[in-house]
Amino acid sequence: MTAVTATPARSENRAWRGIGVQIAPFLAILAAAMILPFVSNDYWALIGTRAAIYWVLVSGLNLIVGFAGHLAIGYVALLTLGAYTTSVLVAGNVMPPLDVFAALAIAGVVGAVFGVVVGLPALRLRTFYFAMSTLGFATIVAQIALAWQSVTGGGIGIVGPEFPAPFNTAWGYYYLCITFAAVCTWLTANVAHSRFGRALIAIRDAEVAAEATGISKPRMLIAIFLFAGALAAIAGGLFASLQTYITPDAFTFDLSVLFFIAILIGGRGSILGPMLGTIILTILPEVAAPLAAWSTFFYAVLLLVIVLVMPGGIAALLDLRNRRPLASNRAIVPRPAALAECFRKTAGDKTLKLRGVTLSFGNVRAIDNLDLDVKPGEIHGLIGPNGSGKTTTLNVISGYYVAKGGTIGLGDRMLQPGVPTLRAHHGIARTFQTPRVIGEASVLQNVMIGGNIDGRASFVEALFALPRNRRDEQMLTEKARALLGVVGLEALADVRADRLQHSELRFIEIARALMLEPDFLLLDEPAAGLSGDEIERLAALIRAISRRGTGLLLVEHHADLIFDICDQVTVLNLGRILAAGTPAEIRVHKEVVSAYLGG
Ligand SMILES: Nc1ncnc2c1ncn2[C@@H]1O[C@H](COP(=O)(O)OP(=O)(O)OP(=O)(O)O)[C@@H](O)[C@H]1O
Repeated sequence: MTAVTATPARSENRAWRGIGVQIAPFLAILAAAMILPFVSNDYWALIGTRAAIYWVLVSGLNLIVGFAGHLAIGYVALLTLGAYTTSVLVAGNVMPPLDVFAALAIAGVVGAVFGVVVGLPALRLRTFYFAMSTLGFATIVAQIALAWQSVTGGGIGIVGPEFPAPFNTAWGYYYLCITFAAVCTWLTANVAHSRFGRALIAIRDAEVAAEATGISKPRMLIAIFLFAGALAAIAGGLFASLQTYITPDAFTFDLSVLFFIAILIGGRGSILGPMLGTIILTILPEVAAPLAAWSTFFYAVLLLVIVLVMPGGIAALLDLRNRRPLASNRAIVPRPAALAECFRKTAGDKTLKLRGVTLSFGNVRAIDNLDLDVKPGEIHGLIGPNGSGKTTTLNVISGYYVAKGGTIGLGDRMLQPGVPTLRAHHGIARTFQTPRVIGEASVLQNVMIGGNIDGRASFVEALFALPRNRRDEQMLTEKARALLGVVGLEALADVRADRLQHSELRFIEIARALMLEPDFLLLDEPAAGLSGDEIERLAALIRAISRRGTGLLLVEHHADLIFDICDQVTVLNLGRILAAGTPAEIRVHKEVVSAYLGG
């Protein structure tokens, strides 16, 4: 790598420093938890145990709510399910009594299955309706626990499972639950810092861009529903033991709200924040006794305060790094020469072919019988007046819209219409007319998302931070940093993307698309909002990308840029081709001049 890329030793040092800063608060909380027994009484063992158990559930739920952005509000259902499954199996109400740890493991499996059942509606339902469906499930579980008397004891309840020595004392059990909580923290942090965690926040904040990079929402969500369901049910088993006796009344709606609000006050996309949120919400009603009776009111007020005063939650308060002011006179200075060193794959030799592509929206013919070829290494300009069908053409190529007629192919191979997540696998990347970046993620993370499909580790390997996952992370980090150097943004790598200027977001999108080492790159008005100097630098960058063999389809209103760098230009008007040819031909084309370029 050239100067734009950090040397391996430097980037390793930086990585270790970053890990140290991230781990320190968790170690401090763990140390405080370990010494609690030496400085307090059994009453605090109970509160500490409860906080640890709640966190076991919230840590998994956090991936659904805080990372993927799905409002799973009725998660008390899975706590109930886990509590009853463990208690019933240990009591031997349906089969010979089981060892409590075996029962807990079975509860985890049952929770994982039902986690997916509860979560499946999220694949189709929008946020509000999904929240309602999880609440519905909570009601169903509570009703079954009440009605199935022979197994659950109905309204009378059932004895919670008892753990063997040394976990049968208040502090023994406390340490057991702290261990569960610590392991859950480690597992969820591993997911959060892997390509899976980044994919989740990409789905949450920039779903269309996530699909364009090949991220499959159903697969991601099913993985976290399984995981979060298992953790919630295990938390249920631990909770039942802490309660010593459970009835359906023990699983109130307030508990669901507590879990949910702990994540909201903690902050989206954070682990430390929701953990502190869980601890605060567990402890506060205990230390301020009157609050216990007012818990619903208290939660509602807290929710209002968060929404109005600190929408980023505790995590945003603790994010000191992003409080530092950024230099206001920043210049984007790409280094296209370094591009060749970032690319490992050789460019494909197939032509992207559109034949007779037609698409209407109601009575509007957005594109009409469009033929277009983009050859490898070619810069193909697509221009035309507003509403002439340029963006629609990009959307059809990238699979967001299904053409009513015609075909799109790579060489002789037809591309399946309407499946945007497959385009990245075919080597087609894109940027958007309005940049689609994840504001709450760092610039580096935004770029890394572009290489998601190159990761080799499975979800389980990411969960346990196994070597293949570590290799993925190293590869993606190094490549993203190198590409940030290419587009001239390496100094902003660790800054939150929502702090950047519009022009910088355009270059982030290009770096993200380049992570794929695409055969074809679709650029939707990349020069919009850029200064004259920036447009010149963009032109040099686009030329460098094409020299590597990537074919570019460039939608742009800056005629000078188009005529300066394109090999071929197609002009659309009302969805039809008005003219096609070299820039020199198009510049003097009479109809183009009168319909678009003007006198
Ligand atoms: N999702 C949609 N639903 C309904 N109509 C649409 C949709 N997308 C595009 N259109 C219509 O299709 C036509 C082509 O739109 P398109 O966005 O492709 O134009 P464009 O050439 O990219 O314009 P601009 O230069 O303003 O971005 C317009 O009449 C537009 O209103």
